[in-house]
Amino acid sequence: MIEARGLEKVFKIKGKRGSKERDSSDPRDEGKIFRALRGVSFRCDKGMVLGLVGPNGAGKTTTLRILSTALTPTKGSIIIDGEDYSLFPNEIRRRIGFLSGTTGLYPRLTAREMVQYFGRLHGMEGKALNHRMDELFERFGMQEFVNERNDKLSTGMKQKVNIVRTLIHDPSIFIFDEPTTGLDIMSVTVFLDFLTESKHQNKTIIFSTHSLHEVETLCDQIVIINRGISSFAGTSAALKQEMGEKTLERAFAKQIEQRESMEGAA
Ligand SMILES: Nc1ncnc2c1ncn2[C@@H]1O[C@H](COP(=O)(O)OP(=O)(O)OP(=O)(O)O)[C@@H](O)[C@H]1O
Repeated sequence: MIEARGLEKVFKIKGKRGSKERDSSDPRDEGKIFRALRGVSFRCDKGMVLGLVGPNGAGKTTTLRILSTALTPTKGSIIIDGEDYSLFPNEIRRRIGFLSGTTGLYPRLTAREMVQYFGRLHGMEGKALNHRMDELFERFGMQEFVNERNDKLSTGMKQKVNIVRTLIHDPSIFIFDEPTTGLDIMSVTVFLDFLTESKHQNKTIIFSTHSLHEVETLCDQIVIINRGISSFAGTSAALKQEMGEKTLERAFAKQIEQRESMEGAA
């Protein structure tokens, strides 16, 4: 079980030389800080798939980076299996598989060497590591290119290497930032089937996506993040019912609009 309680994240805005300089007309900018998260709470139990959805820049990646321990929240906490994860971060890192949208692959390593490297970082060796790699390479249809250098791979191939790198140590908690980006239709199906199977193996799965199809077919829970706030947590059926809409697309759009007009009025 993983629970986010009242997460807030404030970024310091860098000056001209920084890459993240912002437009000062942005209503969320407060002087030299930017409040990327202003209250994000949700809970994902074992054997559950939770989908994080929301507009661009809403705070999904920031939330996932906090869950994965890559970022420290300014306020709030993460509870894993009843304990605050800041008390045992190394143990938590072993339990988590984090797929970041920005992780690069070492260009001169082959896909196989790259995955092997991460397996070793997790203390895996010899036959057990080779067996696990071969199992995952076969599962994701990667045999034809595992001995190619990473800089020769297509976007989708690189994404598969990243996915496998994340899963090599058989984590119990999956935290995936837009995992299907760049994957072809067949590979998306393979990946979603893999997540369904993992869910039945009692894994805890949280992923961000812009695909409401993925949400509807796979997720037990949706969390909508908008302007740094979790504005809905529940099933897709509950969201449709609450919004009085038949399709998830319309229910999602209506929820976002309603929240934005409430914020505008406040
Ligand atoms: N290191 C940082 N410094 C300053 N601002 C940041 C930093 N990282 C993220 N932000 C800002 O925080 C906000 C939330 O970003 P985040 O990447 O979490 O959004 P997102 O919901 O994942 O968006 P998308 O769907 O486009 O990937 C954005 O306005 C972004 O510019």
